[in-house]
Amino acid sequence: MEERTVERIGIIGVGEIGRALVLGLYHGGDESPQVFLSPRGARTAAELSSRYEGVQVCATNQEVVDRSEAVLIAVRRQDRHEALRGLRVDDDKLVVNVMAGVANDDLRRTLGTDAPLVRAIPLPSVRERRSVTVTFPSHPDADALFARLGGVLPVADEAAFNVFSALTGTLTTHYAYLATLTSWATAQGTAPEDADRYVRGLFQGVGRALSDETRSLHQLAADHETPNGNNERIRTTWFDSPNSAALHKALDNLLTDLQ
Ligand SMILES: NC(=O)C1=CN([C@@H]2O[C@H](COP(=O)(O)OP(=O)(O)OC[C@H]3O[C@@H](n4cnc5c(N)ncnc54)[C@H](OP(=O)(O)O)[C@@H]3O)[C@@H](O)[C@H]2O)C=CC1
Repeated sequence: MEERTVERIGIIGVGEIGRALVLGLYHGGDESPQVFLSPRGARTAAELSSRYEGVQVCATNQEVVDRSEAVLIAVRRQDRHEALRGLRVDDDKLVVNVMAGVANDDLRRTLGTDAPLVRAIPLPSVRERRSVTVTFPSHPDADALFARLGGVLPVADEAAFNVFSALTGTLTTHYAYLATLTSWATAQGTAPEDADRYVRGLFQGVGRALSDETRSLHQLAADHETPNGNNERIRTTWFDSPNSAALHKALDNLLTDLQ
């Protein structure tokens, strides 16, 4: 199948991720594509349409489908039936399903269409075109769209897709871990703003180190660790085998539910 640049994109569900997708599409002053938004999430939709000339808010979800070549479904999983049931989606449209935990079979039953359906996991950093988006199945137009938003990682089957989906479930734990570090420092008498500033700086450095892809993650850990030093001590006394096994177990359980 030949890749084409999708010029008319619809988004049903204009919340956190819907907004991030629109910002990403216009990042860097791009003037295209045209974007058609569903009416719900009215405040965000109005903000986006006043900010970008190419963004229009539609009167109904059906109008979003009718005016678009590709439709991104970004409502919460529990809202999908209310948002989508009864929509007419012609077979020449491309549907991109960004809902976590909703398989393509499930979505196809709800939409009753033979149009190509692609699952995708865009992250909020698509807004700066910095998210590598996992897709399944690979479709040239969807892959080109996400390549433009920071990168695309098409995977071979839905089982592999679910593994990546489980990984994204660890993000807020990471923030909570950083918040726990600052709470601990505050409990020791450090001013909260000093603890907050310091922890942010510490882990912004980690973020920068991660962009060096010539070093493996194990190598990065080793490079930051002095033998018998403080880092080794916390890693081996806190992130020890039982703790690591508990993380594996939590991911296993999440993966089972995603399947
Ligand atoms: N947030 C993220 O980082 C990511 C989220 N996702 C997935 O994207 C989906 C949306 O998540 P998120 O953006 O965080 O959720 P939000 O709650 O921020 O946004 C969901 C939006 O859907 C709207 N909505 C609800 N019902 C309808 C309807 N019938 N028709 C049209 N729009 C409707 C809501 O409108 P209203 O405000 O009026 O209720 C709201 O604006 C989820 O399925 C999630 O799994 C995927 C990847 C990343």
